[in-house]
Amino acid sequence: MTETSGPTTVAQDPAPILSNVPGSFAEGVMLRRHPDIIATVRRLVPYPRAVQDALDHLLSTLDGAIPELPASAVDAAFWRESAAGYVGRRWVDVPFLWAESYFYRLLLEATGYFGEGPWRGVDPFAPQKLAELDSPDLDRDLSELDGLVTAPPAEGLAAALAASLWGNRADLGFRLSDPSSTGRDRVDDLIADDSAALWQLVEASAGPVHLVADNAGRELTADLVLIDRLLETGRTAKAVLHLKPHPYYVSDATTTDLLAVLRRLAAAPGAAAGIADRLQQAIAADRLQVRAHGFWCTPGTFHQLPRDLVDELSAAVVVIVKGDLNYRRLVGDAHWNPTTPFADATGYFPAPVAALRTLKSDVAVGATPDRLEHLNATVPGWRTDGTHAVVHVRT
Ligand SMILES: O=P(O)(O)OC[C@H]1O[C@](O)(CO)[C@@H](O)[C@@H]1O
Repeated sequence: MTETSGPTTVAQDPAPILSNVPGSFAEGVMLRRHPDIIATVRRLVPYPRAVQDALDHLLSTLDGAIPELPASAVDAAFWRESAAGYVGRRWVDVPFLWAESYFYRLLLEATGYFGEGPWRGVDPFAPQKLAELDSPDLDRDLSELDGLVTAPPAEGLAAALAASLWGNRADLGFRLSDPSSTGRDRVDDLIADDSAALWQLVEASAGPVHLVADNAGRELTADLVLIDRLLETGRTAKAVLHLKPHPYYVSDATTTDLLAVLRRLAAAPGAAAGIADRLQQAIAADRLQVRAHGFWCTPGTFHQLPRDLVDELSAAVVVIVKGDLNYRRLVGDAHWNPTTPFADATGYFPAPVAALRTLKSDVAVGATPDRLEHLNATVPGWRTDGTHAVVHVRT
């Protein structure tokens, strides 16, 4: 974020989004979506009494004060520092981005994900992720792959990019609180489309393309198809896929989820199996490298990228950043004027960056004044209802 020198031209950082505005989207997430998520986890995973009690305890804090992560937690030191000044305050009074991230960390703690017992490493969201992999919607997506791989390269790439973009609206946390969203897939309303700049970047150099993944299931499937197309058409010689090192927001993709998608593709008829085969060979040959850096599961914005990630991302031809949460972390989860140019909000990022996002939370940049006026007048929920999307590129 920016600060310019001079007596009269100090650009203020926009204020962070909190959840304490009555009726706001963020308030709804904190007060309704999070309890729903706890209830769904309890319903779908047969946790023992002690875990159910711990989940109930977490639930009981949500309309009150933020609790501490137990000192015995593996990452207690990190969170003690991160939560300084927040523990004991109302969830809704601290930055929304931080509060959501901490909620998911406490949820994993309650389920024993990092503990020594039998629930260690058990993804509380696995039933929902697996159900999505079994869905007829995904069968339909996969049946469209035959046409995609035989299309002329530029067309196949454009179709894969669109699938990766709109695949982002399929995320499970979103569907949980907005079931009608299931019937609204691919409502193609792009607020900004800089995809030509993305293709120019990848055509100018065979250097690595990085993709910072968001959700498992259908979205990750589409992301992998995009990666396959980039490799197969020679647009890039190497791709790097960044996953989460452990479960995070409801459907965030981990390495386990990657393997599940590869299995699903391999077992499907038609072109899907060929894609799985090529991707597996690419992983074996290091042409597709998988990373799972701990930073991706922290509440910081990308302004706080650690040195090793900065060094690696700096060499990218482009970093494709997927989804709403990553977008919030990229530009800063703040009350931006929506007409702020994307390049201004991301100038600090260490490489050219492309954001593929369907809008599922309030933060917005990169809209033209005309478009903004029209959206505000015609689609009151455009920032949060998942019907609109952006392809933003900063070269
Ligand atoms: O899966 P995505 O696209 O990152 O969306 C996650 C979004 O879901 C929410 O957790 C709730 O809608 C948002 O606050 C968050 O940004």
